[in-house]
Amino acid sequence: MTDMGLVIVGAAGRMGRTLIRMVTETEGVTVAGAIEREGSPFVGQDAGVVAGLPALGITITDDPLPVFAKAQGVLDFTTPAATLAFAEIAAQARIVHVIGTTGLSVEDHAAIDAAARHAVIMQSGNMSLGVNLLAQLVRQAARALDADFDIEVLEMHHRHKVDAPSGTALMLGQAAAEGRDINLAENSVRVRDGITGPRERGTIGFASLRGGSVIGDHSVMLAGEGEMITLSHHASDRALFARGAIKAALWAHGRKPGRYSMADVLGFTD
Ligand SMILES: NC(=O)C1=CN([C@@H]2O[C@H](COP(=O)(O)OP(=O)(O)OC[C@H]3O[C@@H](n4cnc5c(N)ncnc54)[C@H](OP(=O)(O)O)[C@@H]3O)[C@@H](O)[C@H]2O)C=CC1
Ligand SMILES: O=C(O)C1=N[C@H](C(=O)O)C[C@H](O)C1
Repeated sequence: MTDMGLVIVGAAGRMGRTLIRMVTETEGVTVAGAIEREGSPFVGQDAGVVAGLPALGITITDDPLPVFAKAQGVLDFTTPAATLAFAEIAAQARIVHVIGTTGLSVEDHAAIDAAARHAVIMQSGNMSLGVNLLAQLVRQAARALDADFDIEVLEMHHRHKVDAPSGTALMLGQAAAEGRDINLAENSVRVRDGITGPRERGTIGFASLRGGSVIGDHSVMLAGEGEMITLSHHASDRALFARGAIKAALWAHGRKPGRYSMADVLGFTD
């Protein structure tokens, strides 16, 4: 069987470079193209060299159309605006779109839902097996414990991260809200500052730390009277996100149009 050709968009970014390295190491997939934004100094450079590998013979370009037309999938860890543009082009080309970009607004999610009527889209705020398992555990714990247990989600990331709370933190908050059978948007406290008053019962709180080179640490605390349960995940290598994205692309190849999650890819049903 021929390899699935994958285009890496945001090829010179932290995740883009990791994806190029991981795709070249993985059986069944090949780098079919590499895209950067118009005006990027990396346009015209070899994707392998930018990723710290020997030359791959794939030149980074800023024109996705002809590259998508010859590929079977796109791995996208860029920005919300870029992801929405790529969703349209991937749908036109009828190729799988794996979206790892975070910081997506409610409107961005609606646009992705619309694209998924015609395209196969896999979107997740975190592609790692560990975090997706953690989300299952958080859902179960939140279901088992009533609102006497306060739920707080804490995340820490490197100093370059531009969105908060992280996509993973929101995913874990969503899992907790589902366990509690409440609407996350109506019950979350995303920022605390000044005289905030006592904690409102039943809410889900978020706290974001930024610093250094931390790849991604997440904890969900369920704090009751005199006891606390903490469920945590620590990422020590971006390759785990890349492995998840490649697995998702292979899983999605040939499926009917729709929006899928990493839980679908991993076979987690609850
Ligand atoms: N779901 C998951 O498992 C994970 C998600 N992420 C998310 O992935 C995203 C990227 O993270 P990271 O790699 O650290 O960020 P980087 O800033 O290192 O990489 C993003 C890359 O995308 C490029 N880019 C921006 N706009 C365009 C465009 N229109 N066309 C092509 N390329 C473009 C940027 O170029 P330039 O710098 O020149 O603007 C940059 O090279 C973030 O949203 C992050 O939260 C990260 C890790 C795991
Ligand atoms: O920006 C990052 O680096 C990461 N972003 C994702 C998020 O927002 O949760 C996933 C991972 O934690 C790394």
